[in-house]
Amino acid sequence: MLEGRDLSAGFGGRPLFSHLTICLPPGRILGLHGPSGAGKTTLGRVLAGLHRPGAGTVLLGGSPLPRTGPLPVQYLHQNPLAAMNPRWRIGRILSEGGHPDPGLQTATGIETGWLDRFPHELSGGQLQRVSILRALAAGPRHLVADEITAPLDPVAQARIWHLLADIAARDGIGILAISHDASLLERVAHSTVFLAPGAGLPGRQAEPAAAPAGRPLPA
Ligand SMILES: Nc1ncnc2c1ncn2[C@@H]1O[C@H](COP(=O)(O)OP(=O)(O)OP(=O)(O)O)[C@@H](O)[C@H]1O
Repeated sequence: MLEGRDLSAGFGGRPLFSHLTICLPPGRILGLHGPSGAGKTTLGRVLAGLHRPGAGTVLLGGSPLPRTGPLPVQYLHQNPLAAMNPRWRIGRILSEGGHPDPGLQTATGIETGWLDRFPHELSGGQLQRVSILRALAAGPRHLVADEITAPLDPVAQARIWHLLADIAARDGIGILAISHDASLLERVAHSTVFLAPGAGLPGRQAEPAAAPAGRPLPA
């Protein structure tokens, strides 16, 4: 279980949210929804250990996130190109955080022919698969998927979310799916929380409210 307890975070001494508690169970997809600027990305980065909260703690299995070694909570960027060295071929990018299991490479649909290409020579959906496999090679317990299918067409979107649903169910990896698209989260997430602007700040909503459980992915 990944838990953010009593979290406050923001920039330049100005919190975006405060006193926020969120739990991400293993093997489940939790949606995080909210308007632009509410702090969804910031919360996702806090949970991944990439942004230090102003207050509160992030616990994985009851212990603080490790300060060294591969990150057990891997953050997937909306734009995978921004998180890849453009001068490296895909094969080198994939082995950055560990050596991907060949079974996982098959499961993520990554073709051997892609390994010699540079990032700009793959489509957005293909790049996102590479990004997912690279994250899985680090052996994470959780993934934070931040708007990862926003730029993709519906078919590519569905493929990625079927893949992530399989990974969650098979490997027990808990996934935080961040999206401004409530209908997408209804389809892909087991449940969704809403992050209101200024959540927990004086005079604002105390913490995100749980929304009804999401519907299953279409076959
Ligand atoms: N490094 C930074 N320095 C200063 N302000 C920042 C920084 N990163 C984000 N912000 C600001 O924090 C606020 C919340 O940003 P964040 O990306 O977390 O929101 P979001 O809910 O994910 O928004 P969106 O849905 O548009 O991606 C925004 O006003 C943004 O400009």
